[in-house]
Amino acid sequence: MITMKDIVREGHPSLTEVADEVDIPLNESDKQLIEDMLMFLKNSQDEEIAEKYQLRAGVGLAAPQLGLNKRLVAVHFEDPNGKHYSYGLVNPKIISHSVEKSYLSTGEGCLSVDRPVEGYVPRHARVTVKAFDKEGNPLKLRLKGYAAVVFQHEIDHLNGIMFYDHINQEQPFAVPENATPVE
Ligand SMILES: OCN(O)CCCc1ccccc1
Ligand code: NI
Repeated sequence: MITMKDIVREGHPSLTEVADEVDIPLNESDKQLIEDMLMFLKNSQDEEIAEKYQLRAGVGLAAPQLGLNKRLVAVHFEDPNGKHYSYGLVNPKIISHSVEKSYLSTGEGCLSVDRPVEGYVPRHARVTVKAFDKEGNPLKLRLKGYAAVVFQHEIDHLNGIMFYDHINQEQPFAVPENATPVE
């Protein structure tokens, strides 16, 4: 099972590199990897298992966070409106996005960052994501609100971008232009 020791931290090259697309259909090991990533997220959100294995709760995980430069992402969370998202995404791509921006009012964090980094992270308010699932079936997801934030955070990891790269260094809490807060 994946635990915190498998998650690389700031300074590891895979967090600032562009990851490679994976071949579809997935080979058995990439299929197992995406299943293990999803299981990590579920475990990290289970009070007993997280306590037992000292897991930090995560709503998403990207393969580069395991030191693997593959375009694989897992997300597992319920948004504030109670909508459930649980996906293993292969080669996810943002194919369109709103002009309008948004930002998580609490700021963001990252399992690969062992320190709080304050400030608003400007994101596209709405994104359309195309990807494949682990069986090679095409997916097209239209996302807004919290889900849009999470998916952008994860896809950024595939492009070597960390959430704090988006924060306004001069004024971290300056409200981004034309942006609405996501609670
Ligand atoms: O890359 C996953 N990650 O480091 C876990 C935290 C994910 C996350 C946290 C806040 C807002 C969006 C996404
Ligand atoms: Ni992250």
